[in-house]
Amino acid sequence: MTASIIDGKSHAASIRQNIATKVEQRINQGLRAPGLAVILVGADPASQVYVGNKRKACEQVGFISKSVDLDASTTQSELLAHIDALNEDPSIDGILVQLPLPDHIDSSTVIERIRPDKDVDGFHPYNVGRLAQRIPVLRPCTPLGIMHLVQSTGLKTQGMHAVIVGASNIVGRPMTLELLLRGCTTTTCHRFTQDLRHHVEQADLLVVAVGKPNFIPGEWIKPGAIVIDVGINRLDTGKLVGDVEFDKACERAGHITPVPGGVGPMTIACLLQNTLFACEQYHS
Ligand SMILES: Nc1nc(=O)c2c([nH]1)NC[C@@H]1CN(c3ccc(C(=O)N[C@@H](CCC(=O)O)C(=O)O)cc3)C=[N+]21
Repeated sequence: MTASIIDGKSHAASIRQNIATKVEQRINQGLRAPGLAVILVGADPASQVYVGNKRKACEQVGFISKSVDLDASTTQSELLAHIDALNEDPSIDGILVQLPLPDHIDSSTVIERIRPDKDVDGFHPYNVGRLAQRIPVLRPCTPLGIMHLVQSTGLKTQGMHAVIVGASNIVGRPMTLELLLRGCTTTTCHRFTQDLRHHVEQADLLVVAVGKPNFIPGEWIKPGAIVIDVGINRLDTGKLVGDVEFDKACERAGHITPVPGGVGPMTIACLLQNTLFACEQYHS
């Protein structure tokens, strides 16, 4: 068997096209364009690339994109003051603070300062709590993008055994909640999990978000499984690879996401989707 490749890039493009159309309709009705503020503290090269992509995507769909670039030495209270100003700014529907933040800044304090109705990352405890109670509003972008990709396979998720490898606040945990919401039986693996292979071998749907190249050998994949690879690892050769041994996994999986061109572009598309949602539902 050879897996069918889930084309995240083209799914993301069609979501963005949809959003662009809706923005155009708003403008024709005399309404304002949605506004997204992206805050970057420091000059980490990977973060600069991601933030650049987010800002570009915003402009492509007709959003107003506001960039706040702060020096790595910015204090926590200075950052909080920027958030307070954006919270009050009626032209801004979404506020994203690029993570990770420098060590002298406490990210929970920062995330909790963003008004929940502008938290387009879906990281605020209010939004996490809504998702945990099955009444989601703004949902974390990467898991939301993955749910779109899973849906695109046409397979019924109800009753599937989903195994999530990684339990971070931004991917693994909210991913577990999304899959639970869709009727999967979920297993979340993390650094203390014993016999990871045993769990992975049970997965009808496998999501890996660890950040280690080739962390999951292809031979662990259950035949026919849906494999979602969230990892983005740049090798010394410059090549970008995921967390799953892709070529071998393709021989067993039913559906698999590539890296690049899989989950990454969907994360950005869902950020735009959340910003439009905040604009229409909360600020219109
Ligand atoms: N507050 C916050 N929200 C985030 O959503 C957030 C964050 N912080 N910090 C970092 C991670 C990472 N992230 C990515 C988004 C898009 C691609 C993406 O478009 N990837 C392309 C390739 C990009 C490349 O060439 O490096 C792809 O997979 O095809 C990757 C990674 C969002 N994050």
